Amino acid sequence: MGEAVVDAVVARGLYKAFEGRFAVDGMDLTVPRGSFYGIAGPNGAGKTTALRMIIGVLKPDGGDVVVDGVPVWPDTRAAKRRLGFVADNPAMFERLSGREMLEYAALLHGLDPVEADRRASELLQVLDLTADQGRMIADYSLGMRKRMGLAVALLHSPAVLILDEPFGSLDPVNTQVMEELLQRYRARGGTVVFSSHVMDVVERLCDRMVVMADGRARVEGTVADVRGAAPTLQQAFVDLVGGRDLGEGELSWLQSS
Ligand SMILES: Nc1ncnc2c1ncn2[C@@H]1O[C@H](COP(=O)(O)OP(=O)(O)OP(=O)(O)O)[C@@H](O)[C@H]1O
Repeated sequence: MGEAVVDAVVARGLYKAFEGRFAVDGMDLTVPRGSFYGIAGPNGAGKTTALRMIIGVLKPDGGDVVVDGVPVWPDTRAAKRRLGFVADNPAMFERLSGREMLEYAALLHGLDPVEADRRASELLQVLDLTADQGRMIADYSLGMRKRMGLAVALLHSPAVLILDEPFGSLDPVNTQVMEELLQRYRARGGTVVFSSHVMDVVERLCDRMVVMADGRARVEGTVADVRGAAPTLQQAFVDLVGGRDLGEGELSWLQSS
């Protein structure tokens, strides 16, 4: 009998309320190992809140999360070793240089210093940060911080990589670098889960996806399943979550002179 395949992420009945309102309201999610998985949803749908519970930094009010076969809650340490995370606006030690940030992350993960140094150099090179490795992170642009965040997240070679809006502040060249790096990581057996508003990126990269709205998974499946009969994924998304008309009379003063 073959070994059972463990899903990369399984969330069941996740709940989180802030000030009496559910941000995540009974979310189920299954991310197959080795997949590229997209989480789409309008502003305020609960994507970031769900991701923060999955990575073990925000305690759910209810439900379970298992990452790479390891329960995330209540003891988050073992699961955290298996995952890497890049936040929307990655928080880092501002007064460290990029290189020092990677050295610090390597220490936290208990990596062998020689191996960590080799990995850091490769990551800085691939992410086009070698020339800036000596500058303080406080002086990095948002796009540089995103790339630095990815370097930190990949340093310990996690089984699952989770990214919140990874393409939001990247220029086209760095978007391509990021996509290629993620593809390479996936080709070597890694699993990528990311949230995005950018439907053409989701369409191009993802095997499977979920559309969240009001804290719940509205539709889940392959990108083709979610697109359904709509001409584009963008249109399917708008149809699913409900588009908004601007109204004929609104903003009539704009450029009216
Ligand atoms: N710490 C918090 N305190 C109070 N309310 C919060 C907190 N974090 C999130 N929320 C609320 O929870 C809901 C979901 O927010 P969340 O950031 O998870 O959405 P999102 O799908 O990531 O949105 P976006 O696409 O705009 O980043 C929103 O109504 C938000 O105001």
